Amino acid sequence: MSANPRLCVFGAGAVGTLVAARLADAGGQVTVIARGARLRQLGERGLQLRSASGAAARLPVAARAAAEAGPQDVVFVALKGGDIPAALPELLQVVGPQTRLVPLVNGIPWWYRQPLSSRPVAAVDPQGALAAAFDPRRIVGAVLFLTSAMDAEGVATVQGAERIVLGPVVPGAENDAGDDAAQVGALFAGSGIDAAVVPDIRADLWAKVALNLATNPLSVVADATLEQQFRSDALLPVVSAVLDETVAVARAHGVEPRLTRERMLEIGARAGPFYTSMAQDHRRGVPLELGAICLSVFELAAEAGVAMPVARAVYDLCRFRAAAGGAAA
Ligand SMILES: NC(=O)C1=CN([C@@H]2O[C@H](COP(=O)(O)OP(=O)(O)OC[C@H]3O[C@@H](n4cnc5c(N)ncnc54)[C@H](OP(=O)(O)O)[C@@H]3O)[C@@H](O)[C@H]2O)C=CC1
Ligand SMILES: CC(C)(CO)C(=O)C(=O)O
Repeated sequence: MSANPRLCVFGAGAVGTLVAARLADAGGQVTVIARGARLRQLGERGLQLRSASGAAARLPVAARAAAEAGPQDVVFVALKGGDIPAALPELLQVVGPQTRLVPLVNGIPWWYRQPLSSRPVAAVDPQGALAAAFDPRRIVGAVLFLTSAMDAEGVATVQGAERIVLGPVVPGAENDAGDDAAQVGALFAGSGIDAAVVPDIRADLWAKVALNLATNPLSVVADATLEQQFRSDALLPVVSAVLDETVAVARAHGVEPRLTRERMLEIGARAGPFYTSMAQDHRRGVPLELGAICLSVFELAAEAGVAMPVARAVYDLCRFRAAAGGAAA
């Protein structure tokens, strides 16, 4: 990677705004890809990021449509999982043969089975187009441990610790330029986001998948914050059961999640009065990320013959709530 790589954050919602602002603040040359009203808003107001403790910082940013940006050195994909297949033609405008691709997406990612199997994860890549489009050796897997919310004015508010775990999708796939995951991790030095690089990203991934499956749909059903979910004696047994079911799926696929169940419960209890991204979407009345967060795990569970009765019941209640319509924020 060059000394001043072209960094691109594709998607300027809660996560994209946070990551782009942190990278730009640390001196990175960042282009943000947005569309429609959000693109206009970024042109007028720049990136606006507020930490729970402080005032909103405003950073000017190069905001473009994908067609205008051209191939980049690193592309961080900060879209909802369900929006990625439709965005593929635009993504291909910014991803060249040398681009490192870093999907910042919850749930089981499209690359999960690669390179051992070319079978796509149907819940997130129904036609297999994403698996076919991107060389897994150029993908840096990422797991996000942070909470961010965006308001209608385009201000993202981040709460608590900001941590990203990075690792190669194809372990040992180093190239001439060295280790992609380590190079991407180094971009975050001094940014305020703590980036860790691990050899086995799937272990971290399953820990986060379990946390999301246990809390995102339930946050919609119960209209509960993270701390309420982990502290309420009515909700905690549901959260714990879904964590256990997900850990069983991970183990059936040969992965021990990096966090123990106790640690996940500890992290959740400290999470504060934050509504999950799915609860935020429900309030905004926009589609929920059920494919990436729920259906992808059910797909892997069915394949391994693991039952997930509690997770499925919460998912059914959640889609009922979603069909009934979200409350206005
Ligand atoms: N928010 C959080 O705290 C956390 C979120 N995550 C995960 O991070 C991922 C991103 O979530 P989040 O940032 O919250 O989601 P948001 O909905 O806030 O942002 C997604 C953004 O993608 C944009 N977008 C969608 N399609 C395109 C396209 N084709 N071209 C340009 N922009 C596009 C949307 O713009 P438009 O309005 O135009 O549709 C929107 O601004 C998800 O997988 C989420 O689960 C992970 C950890 C924490
Ligand atoms: C639940 C949470 C905050 C976990 O970090 C998350 O990933 C989300 O809101 O989607």
